[in-house]
Amino acid sequence: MKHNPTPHTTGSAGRQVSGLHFYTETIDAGRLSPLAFFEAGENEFAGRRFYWENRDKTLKLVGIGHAMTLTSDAADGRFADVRAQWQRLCSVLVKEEGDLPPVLFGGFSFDPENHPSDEWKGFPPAYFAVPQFQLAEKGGRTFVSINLVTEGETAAEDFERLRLICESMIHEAQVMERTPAQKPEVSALDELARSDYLEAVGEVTGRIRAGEAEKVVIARSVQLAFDEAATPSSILENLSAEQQESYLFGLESGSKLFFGATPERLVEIRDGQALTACVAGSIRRGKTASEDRELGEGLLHDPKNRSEHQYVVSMIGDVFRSFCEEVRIPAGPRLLKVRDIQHLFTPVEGIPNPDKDLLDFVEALHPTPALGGTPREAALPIIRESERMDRGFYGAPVGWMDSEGNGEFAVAIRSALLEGSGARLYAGGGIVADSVPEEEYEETWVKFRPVLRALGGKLNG
Ligand SMILES: C=C(O[C@H]1C=CC=C(C(=O)O)[C@@H]1O)C(=O)O
Ligand SMILES: [Mg+2]
Repeated sequence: MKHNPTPHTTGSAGRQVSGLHFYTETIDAGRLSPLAFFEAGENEFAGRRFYWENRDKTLKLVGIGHAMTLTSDAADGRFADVRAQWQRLCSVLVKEEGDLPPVLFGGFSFDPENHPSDEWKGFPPAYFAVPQFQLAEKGGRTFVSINLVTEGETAAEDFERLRLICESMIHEAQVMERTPAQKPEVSALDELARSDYLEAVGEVTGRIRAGEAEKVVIARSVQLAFDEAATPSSILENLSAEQQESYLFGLESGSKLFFGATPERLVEIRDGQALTACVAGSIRRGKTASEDRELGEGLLHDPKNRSEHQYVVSMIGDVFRSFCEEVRIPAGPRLLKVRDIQHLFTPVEGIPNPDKDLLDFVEALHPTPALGGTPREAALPIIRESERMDRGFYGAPVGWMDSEGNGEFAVAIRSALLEGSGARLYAGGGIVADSVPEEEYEETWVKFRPVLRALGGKLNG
């Protein structure tokens, strides 16, 4: 709905209300490729873009530019910080009939107390933004909104300027000749601290057998070098084509793109429903349909993987039983098969208590035992001592929420941090008493596959 916002100079009581204003305006952009729109933002807005596909591909979101950036460096209060900043913005939102609710997109780091490197510079403990231009593709239709946050009194002129930029990006997205997404030429793959990882898994298994914890997720990273710089829109295009059953996310900051294809929902709040998923316990896909079926059946009946999975169901079930009414949890897991891997999977649903919002669920759930361990307070220190890497945003919540309380966060696994002509890939696995280091190592290779393939890497087997 096109409107010429005139800044509110008098509040309902007729008193002067100056300060922060938040306007949104939705344009019907007809049919538009979200990835083409993302690419159209390359020149002006590289480093300030976001890309999202939900798991069943009923929603794609693109954020171009930052109307406002919301960050927090607080180790403990980061979730409350983001909520307070977002609520303050939404309290001054001007949205008219026909305008879509503006979104806030971004993510959290896995562990603000474990930041041993500057690998993740530009990704603070909480990193969110209101997109200046927001594309949403849902129900087969594409909408583009312009969001404007301003303290000034020039909203009308600002909007005029933004409309022209938006119009040219829509035009470019519709008419540009898009070359088929090229994959980078990989010149090297470096397994960082491979022996340290194997040693750590052995050590942690011993500490679990000694009763220090019941489960601890240990991860590792590998570094890819390319002949030349890779372009974010091409990588996301590859991933979108190759990973049809996973969430897709891409979050830029400065010269970095954090991206991935994850099967793991953390939590969605949609029309008064809270939905999450327990995803833990893994095995590779078979080379034939019958081998695939055998491997899946074996996973469903494997004691080690079932125990790995049950820790996640217990914890998430506890959170949902205390945050929701009418909690629904199936009696046992089923298989979740995505392109490169199959998991034990238990969906959990409930009706949120009125005093619980999306960030309450994110804060309570993160990290689930699928990425941290059980008990959490024992597992996190063991991860800090044992992992030779900086998880940054790997394994943490990434997603979006809108001004009406709806939104969705996924767990940022099957992911990588791309910068120029290099990328760092992250993968881990749940370690329990009867874990075997070599088997966990092989499992991480299966988990590297989605991003390794999208980055042009060689896949073993
Ligand atoms: C820690 C990862 O996967 C988690 C999610 C699904 C299955 C898992 C597993 O079987 O170990 C992990 O808990 C990762 O992909 O890096
Ligand atoms: Mg596992």
